[in-house]
Amino acid sequence: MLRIAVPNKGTLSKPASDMLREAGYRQRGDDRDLVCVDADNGVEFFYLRPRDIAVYVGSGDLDLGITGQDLLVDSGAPVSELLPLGFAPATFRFAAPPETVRDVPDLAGRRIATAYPGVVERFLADHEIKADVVRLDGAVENAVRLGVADVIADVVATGGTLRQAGLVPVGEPILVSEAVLVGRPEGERNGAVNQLLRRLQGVLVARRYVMLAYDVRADRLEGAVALTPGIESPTVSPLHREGWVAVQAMVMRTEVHRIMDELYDLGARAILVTDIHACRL
Ligand SMILES: Nc1ncnc2c1ncn2[C@@H]1O[C@H](COP(=O)(O)OP(=O)(O)OP(=O)(O)O)[C@@H](O)[C@H]1O
Ligand SMILES: O=P(O)(O)OC[C@H]1O[C@H](OP(=O)(O)OP(=O)(O)O)[C@H](O)[C@@H]1O
Ligand SMILES: [Mg+2]
Repeated sequence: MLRIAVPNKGTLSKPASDMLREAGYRQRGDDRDLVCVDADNGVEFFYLRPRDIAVYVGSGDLDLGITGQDLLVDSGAPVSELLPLGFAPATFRFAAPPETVRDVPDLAGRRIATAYPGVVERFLADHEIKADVVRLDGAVENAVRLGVADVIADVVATGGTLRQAGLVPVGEPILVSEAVLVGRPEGERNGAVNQLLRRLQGVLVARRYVMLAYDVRADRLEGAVALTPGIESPTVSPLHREGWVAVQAMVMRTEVHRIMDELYDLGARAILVTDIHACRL
């Protein structure tokens, strides 16, 4: 059986389980369950702290896992990213009170509070900066106010927590992160692993694309197809009405309204959009 680690709590937990459910896997019914067996698909899910997931996968005790790229870097575990999953986007950055630490070289000699010492120490080593890393568990934005540190390094999503703590970012983001599927670098890509990858890729495509259908005069077809080239090629079928065709193509969800307006201007009619629930490309 394939053994997969899924975040048990926190930001990654619900979107990870939702995505697996959308991909057709059974997920736990109770937030306190720590294991869920999906016998039909030959998969066993283990619910673990996202921070620990790369460690279990790196040691070979579990085959695959879902975690954050920043947590992965922090762990230093020997695992590979197999697929970015498109949720839990965040940056990881330094922040300090305004006008105190202006840029990265100013970090030298400072006390930096963080729950991600691995990420911070690697950054400091790469930039040949000597500073003291103060390892905290969370709520690190408070560390400056309380006098424990001069600077923090933490996850920034909306930036709301930084603003409320009266801190401003220092320098560019240290890294950009999202949820990822991880596995061992030398891990076997057997049937079950490839099936999971195809299913998750199917969910990503189903979320990013919609199906667009419309009717257009045959003499306008080339212009319409240029707007909706699809992924492979659009489907074109004859209509009963002489001189008209029906077209079907996948388009990016974020582009669909612009494309519909342009198709309408081109003379297309009966332009319909439908969601894709699942797919294998
Ligand atoms: N607003 C956010 N807050 C925290 N983590 C976030 C946020 N947005 C995305 N993430 C990502 O989620 C992962 C952190 O998840 P984790 O469960 O460890 O922390 P958490 O959601 O803050 O939970 P906890 O309550 O344990 O602090 C990281 O990969 C991080 O980049
Ligand atoms: O940019 P924002 O949208 O404000 O989100 C980022 C904040 O959210 C997380 O904190 P969390 O609520 O998980 O508390 P914690 O520090 O105790 O982990 C993270 O550690 C930041 O503090
Ligand atoms: Mg947190």
